[in-house]
Amino acid sequence: MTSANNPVENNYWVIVPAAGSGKRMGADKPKQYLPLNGKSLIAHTLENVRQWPGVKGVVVAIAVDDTEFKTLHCAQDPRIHTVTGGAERADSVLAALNYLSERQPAQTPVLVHDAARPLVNTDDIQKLLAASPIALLAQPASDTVKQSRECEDKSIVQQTLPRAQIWLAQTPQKAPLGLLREVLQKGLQENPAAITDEASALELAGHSPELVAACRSNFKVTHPADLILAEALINYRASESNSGSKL
Ligand SMILES: Nc1ccn([C@@H]2O[C@H](COP(=O)(O)OP(=O)(O)OP(=O)(O)O)[C@@H](O)[C@H]2O)c(=O)n1
Ligand SMILES: C[C@](O)(CO)[C@H](O)COP(=O)(O)O
Repeated sequence: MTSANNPVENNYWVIVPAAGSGKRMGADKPKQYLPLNGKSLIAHTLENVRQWPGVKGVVVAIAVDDTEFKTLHCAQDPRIHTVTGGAERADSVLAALNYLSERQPAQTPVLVHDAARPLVNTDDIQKLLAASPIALLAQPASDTVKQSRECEDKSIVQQTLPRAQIWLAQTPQKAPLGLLREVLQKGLQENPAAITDEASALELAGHSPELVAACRSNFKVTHPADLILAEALINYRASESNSGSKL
């Protein structure tokens, strides 16, 4: 378990990529600004992040044409900094890492957390902080997993994969600042399509991130139905009788 003396728990920064356009959501504005129970999605996420134990500061990567972020209440928190993000998630994360590396030592632990994951719970953050220096939250697969191949105009099953070793990557993903910046830069030069999260860049460089099992409620708000699920969970947690819930 973590303790007040845990060096990671008391000395880490968070990077929040929030420069996406939310194509799969299909809304008339980027999904991070869609309302969820009276507040925007990103406001829920940042309010959650701000109460993680011992967080030193937060760098949010926002889109070049974003005019909304500065109007948020949480944007007034002096621990919250912004940078301009890039074309892909990895470019946005790298912009934040570049900003941070001019201000913090290379060994500073960094947790990268999607703006689109408002519901990560604090117990899972504690588990991640207590894990190996290179680690991520993830969810063990709970459905039967099929590998497909294309056949004429259809997808057909190639094989059923053994589910015991399948995990779905979530965020936060944790690594030391200097290392993460180096592997992300290198990965983006060598194989940008393969870099869909921080762990993939670390893996390409030969590291083996620890998988920390996390709650299903830490899903990424991606499609319209996810907004309804997120609202339901926010309401559930807000009700007094469920306030200690791990859901
Ligand atoms: N160029 C980008 C693309 C994505 N993100 C952020 O990365 C997180 C995870 O990405 P995803 O859920 O895929 O968001 P979008 O890219 O906005 O969604 P879509 O792929 O449907 O367009 C989100 O918080 C998103 O804002 C980012 O900072 N910069
Ligand atoms: C980082 C991530 O959230 C892990 O699941 C994910 O890879 C980013 O989202 P995308 O949908 O792949 O853009």
